[in-house]
Amino acid sequence: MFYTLTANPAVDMTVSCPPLVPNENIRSFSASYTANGKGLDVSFALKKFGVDSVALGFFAGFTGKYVVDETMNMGCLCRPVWIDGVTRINSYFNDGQSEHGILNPGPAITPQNEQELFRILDSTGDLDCLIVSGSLPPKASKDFLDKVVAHAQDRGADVVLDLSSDKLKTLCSTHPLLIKPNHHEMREIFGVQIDTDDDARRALALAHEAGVQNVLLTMGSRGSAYFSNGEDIWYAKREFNIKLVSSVCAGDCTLAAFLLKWYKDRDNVEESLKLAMATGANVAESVGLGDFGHVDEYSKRVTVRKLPR
Ligand SMILES: O=P(O)(O)OC[C@@]1(O)O[C@H](CO)[C@@H](O)[C@@H]1O
Repeated sequence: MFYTLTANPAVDMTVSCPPLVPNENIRSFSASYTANGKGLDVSFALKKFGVDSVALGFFAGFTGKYVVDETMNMGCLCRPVWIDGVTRINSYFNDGQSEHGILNPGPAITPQNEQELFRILDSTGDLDCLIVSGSLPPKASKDFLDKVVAHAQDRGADVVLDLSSDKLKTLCSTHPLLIKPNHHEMREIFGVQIDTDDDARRALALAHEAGVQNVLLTMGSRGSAYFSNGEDIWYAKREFNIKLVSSVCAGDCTLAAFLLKWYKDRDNVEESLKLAMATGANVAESVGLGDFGHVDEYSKRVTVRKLPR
């Protein structure tokens, strides 16, 4: 069973509006409020593909209750740790030209909250793979993520990391099964600006040297991605344009779709990348996750090539 951990979930408020004007109020065209957070998005996307997972995380207040209720309404399993405060609301604005995001810090966690999460991890009987995604809440212990990884690995589980923090670099030495940085994160962590295949080769090699088994490197709005298993590197590109509505959950759903195929069949990189790119593209065409209605069609319009060794 896949488990996802979202230490800092959110209600996403996605607003479509005219251009922002300094010192003036503007009226938006529409706003929607969705239960989100990076690991939760992975659970939701897996569910849309018919695969169950268990969503773990820290939740608080009326927004936390909303996120947990929505998670269960979607048919996802959820084992929340309830904490004090209010789960954050993140705001995303699309003014027709640009996307703007304001991400809040979220409610603080305590050492007791962390212990409760570790107890949940230790009591899982069916944990095959833990996907740890997103930022950490305020006051998280410095070694919180090290401990999360250790608890999962003690149970014999694989660990997948999609972390925005620089902690990713130190966690590479725990030999995670897969990491999913985007090109900005890769530059921040390994110091390589990725514009060419050779840049990607250098960055991916550094990740493997640091201890990572596999890397899915997404290139954001360029509509491409690299995957490396330490021996070979594949490059995937979507050969179609999309009408961007909100790119916010696209990366999480790209990861979910990739794992869905690749986790059980590690030789099937090409098809896994096609499904991943198609899913990410389709998600960016709607608010939240959308209905995945074009995923099959888009999969046929993604090209994948293996880079020469
Ligand atoms: O602050 P984090 O945890 O890095 O990111 C949070 C977040 O931006 O990630 C999701 C999209 O990936 C959104 O649903 C959510 O608001």
